[in-house]
Amino acid sequence: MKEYWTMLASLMGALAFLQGVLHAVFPAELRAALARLLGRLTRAFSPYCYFDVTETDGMSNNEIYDAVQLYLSSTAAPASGARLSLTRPHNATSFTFGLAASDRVVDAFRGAAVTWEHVVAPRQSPGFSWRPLPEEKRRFTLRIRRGDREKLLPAYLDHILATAQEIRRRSQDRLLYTNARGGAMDSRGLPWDPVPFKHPSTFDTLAMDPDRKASIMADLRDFAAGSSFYERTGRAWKRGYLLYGPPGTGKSSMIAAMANFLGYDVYDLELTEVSSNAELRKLLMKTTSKSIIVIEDIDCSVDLTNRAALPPAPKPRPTLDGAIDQDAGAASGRSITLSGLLNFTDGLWSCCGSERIFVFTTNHIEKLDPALLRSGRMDMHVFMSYCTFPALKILLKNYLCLQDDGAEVMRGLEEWIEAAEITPADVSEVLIKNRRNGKERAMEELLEVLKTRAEKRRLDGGKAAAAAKDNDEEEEKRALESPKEGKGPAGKDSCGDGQDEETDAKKQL
Ligand SMILES: Nc1ncnc2c1ncn2[C@@H]1O[C@H](COP(=O)(O)OP(=O)(O)OP(=O)(O)O)[C@@H](O)[C@H]1O
Ligand SMILES: [Mg+2]
Repeated sequence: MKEYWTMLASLMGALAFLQGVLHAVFPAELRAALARLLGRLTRAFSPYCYFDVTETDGMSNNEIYDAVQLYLSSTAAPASGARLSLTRPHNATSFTFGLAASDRVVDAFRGAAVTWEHVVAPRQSPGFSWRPLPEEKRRFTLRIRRGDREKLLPAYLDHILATAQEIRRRSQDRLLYTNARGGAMDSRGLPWDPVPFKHPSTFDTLAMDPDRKASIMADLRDFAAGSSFYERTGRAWKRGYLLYGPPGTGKSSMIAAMANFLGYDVYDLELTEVSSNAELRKLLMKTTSKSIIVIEDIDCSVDLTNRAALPPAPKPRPTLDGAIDQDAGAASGRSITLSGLLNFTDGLWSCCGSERIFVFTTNHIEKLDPALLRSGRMDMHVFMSYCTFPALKILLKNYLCLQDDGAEVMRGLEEWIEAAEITPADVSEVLIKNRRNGKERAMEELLEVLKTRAEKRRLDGGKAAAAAKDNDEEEEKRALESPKEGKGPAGKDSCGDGQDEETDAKKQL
């Protein structure tokens, strides 16, 4: 060991001496040329190849440099002892880490290891420039094995650019778009108005059965990571959710939680502001990928007439720019139709972007046309129910920071919660009202509310049952008097596309 250190010390001494001699004997230009030659020789016999990604590309910033910086800050593992710089871009919500000067990180792609080095050198002679140049020249140098070159390039660079774009998107604020301007466009020709979307609802705060919640989260996760799955199976990369249930059960909160979970923007489509199917299509075309397109209260937004019941559509007429206006009927005073809406979610136009989730909400699923519900349009039907005991526990944890305390009252709440048929919104209201009175008081108050509601329901149920019995007897009597006036099977007309049956592919939650 001692010999090793002695040898290393003599070698360093020799190098310092050689450097001194070089410095004394050769002029600076010659030294630089020698260094370049030495560098070229080393590279010629090296098993690696090197790629420089400079910060500026002539006059403009090099987009790849920024992307590499962002990518390395989040994915690659810094070599031990590497120094990271910490930044937060303007308007961003998260911090990013960057490689400091002359440090290295190791990354892997398709089983091959690569090394990145951040090289910062002082700019020698700035020369003339129209814009101020930074005093330092920065670049990333990528080192990969020669044998891996075919495998890595350009796929690795594509991967870096895509990842950087994703990081950028995630670090920006979410946006909520509305089409409240009717069909009018803004100065950039966009029909959507964006506002920052800062809804605090998350899957953690959402009160619902934990198993159903986990299953929705898994479905969303699979969807977001499903690029290759959708490509392989030839399906458009989109998914439909129908959230249904009584008011105040968390349908809108669920949409916000989905957007926060996936980091998607939300397009809140106000159907009553849309005057024709063509306009609906235009709105769809102006949505971006990675977004959730929401139509709330779909049953009462517009009168979605059944396709079979509509008069025959007028012949499509070519417009001046050669496009075909297939909605001449809609333009002539009639607003959007069910078929227009179905095309919006399912037709060819719905695929002119990717990675989009359609969410419809309704308080009355029974009022919807079966065509709207079939698989491929609304893949997941999620019933947002009255507050269950597991959901109640989430609310108590959120509002009262309650864990397992108050066992006695808890048992009471568990006993009465189902019978009370109370919405999470109403439970939240009771808890908010009592939040300054202490946990025990709030829970006792809630128990009282549950008991009162359950009792009222019992009494109302008794009255309703008696009324229904009278009604049935009346009907029976009428049917006996006129036996030919029989009714067909219950339910609405189907739209006649033969696909109204819910298939196994659709999940019912
Ligand atoms: N499942 C839930 N978990 C947590 N909070 C909820 C839940 N449901 C309702 N709330 C609370 O009640 C408020 C109203 O809920 P939300 O607007 O999500 O209900 P909704 O089902 O969309 O009602 P509507 O059918 O009237 O649109 C929310 O702001 C939230 O505070
Ligand atoms: Mg709502």
